[in-house]
Amino acid sequence: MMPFERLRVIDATHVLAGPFAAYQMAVMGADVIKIDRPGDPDQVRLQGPDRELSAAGMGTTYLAQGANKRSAALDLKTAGGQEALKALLKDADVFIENYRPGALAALGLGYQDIARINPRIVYCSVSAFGQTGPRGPETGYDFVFQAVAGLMALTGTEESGPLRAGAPVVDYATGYMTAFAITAALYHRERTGRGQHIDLAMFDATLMLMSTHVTALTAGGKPPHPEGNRFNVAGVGAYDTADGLLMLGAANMRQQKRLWLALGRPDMVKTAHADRIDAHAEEAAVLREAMLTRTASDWEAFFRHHGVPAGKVRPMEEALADPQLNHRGVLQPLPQPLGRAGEYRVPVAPFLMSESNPTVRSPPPALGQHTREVLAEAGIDDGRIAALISEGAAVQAL
Ligand SMILES: CC(C)(COP(=O)(O)OP(=O)(O)OC[C@H]1O[C@@H](n2cnc3c(N)ncnc32)[C@H](O)[C@@H]1OP(=O)(O)O)[C@@H](O)C(=O)NCCC(=O)NCCSC(=O)C(=O)O
Repeated sequence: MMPFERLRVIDATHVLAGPFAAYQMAVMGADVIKIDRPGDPDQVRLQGPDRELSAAGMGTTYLAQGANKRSAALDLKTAGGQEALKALLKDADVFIENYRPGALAALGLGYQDIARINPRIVYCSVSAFGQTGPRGPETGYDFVFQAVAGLMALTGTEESGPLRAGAPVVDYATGYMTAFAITAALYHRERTGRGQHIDLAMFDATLMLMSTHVTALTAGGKPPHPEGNRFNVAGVGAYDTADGLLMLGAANMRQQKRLWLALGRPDMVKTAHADRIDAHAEEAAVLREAMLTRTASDWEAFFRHHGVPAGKVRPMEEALADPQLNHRGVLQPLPQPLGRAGEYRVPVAPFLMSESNPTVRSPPPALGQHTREVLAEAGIDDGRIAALISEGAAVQAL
């Protein structure tokens, strides 16, 4: 049995963070129904390098987080769409939304409205800065939070100036935090019988990702600055080798001792961390010269043998070919969309579970693929479903 089996999640989220939270619940067995907006698809359905997929609403960005879900297309601006959503929420366990604070309440679909018809529901609102407060009304994306929370100011070098992380780390981390908050609320409901409202802010999520830098400032008085690939000790950092960059990770005192002994330089071993900081320039000069004498792969093998963490700086193609990924099955196959031959692979979850391993079971649905099916399951009779479709409140894909 999967952990979230028979748990019904109504996922009225769009873009990345909210849908990724619902995806994580779906790979753990939840029955997730994505509420799509007829005529104005979730922007990620249109995103990615493959134009044919994007034009069909199956863009590669959507393919990363759409598996195991069903899609019901409802126009929530209509009375019929609101009626249909309420019918779905009446018996649901979880509702997730990430629209501008107040947008759903204005349609009679806020927490108070829904708690009246289903007091056991866990209603989770993901927003930019929170539901209330001076910045509550604002909207935002990953890159905006990387900017305003100070994450960009940590990334890059003094020369490059602030840089955005190459992947939308705030979105995906927010997705995980959201799934955790929902899981905690479900556990609370198990014990009390009561649902609740979760108010999760992406600005706050970004600060969670920088916790060590926050305490470096608030407890240590050290304002962060862009660090690039350079750390405060030379045994940690990126070095050129004979054929590319190597990230060396002799972070603790035991590892720095192994590093210098392996390189035949017992004279460089330090006994106090502070001495390593003071000797940064001298140690870095020795390492720069030494690292040029072998290839990055040779160094990986060498340091593995000597118990020092190190890894070649690789492009994604090389990372995905790593046999370790196959061994663990973190990327699972799904059929190519639009009837294309073959399969693509999608990241599922970073953990294996001995009783209930996360899995993808069904491919990402087309917009409105399951509208009739899920409305019927919610107890709406065929005649009413037909009326909702004919008035445009609901759309069933062909
Ligand atoms: C993502 C957004 C910036 C998108 O902003 P906007 O395009 O301006 O949309 P808004 O949320 O402001 O408003 C959405 C409007 O759509 C309406 N709405 C929503 N769903 C429906 C359906 N199904 N039918 C009809 N209408 C609908 C809703 O009532 C609002 O109406 P009106 O009230 O009439 O306007 C924002 O939603 C936001 O800040 N969300 C919270 C933070 C977040 O999740 N950010 C994205 C993470 S992903 C990311 O960062 C990344 O990819 O990078």
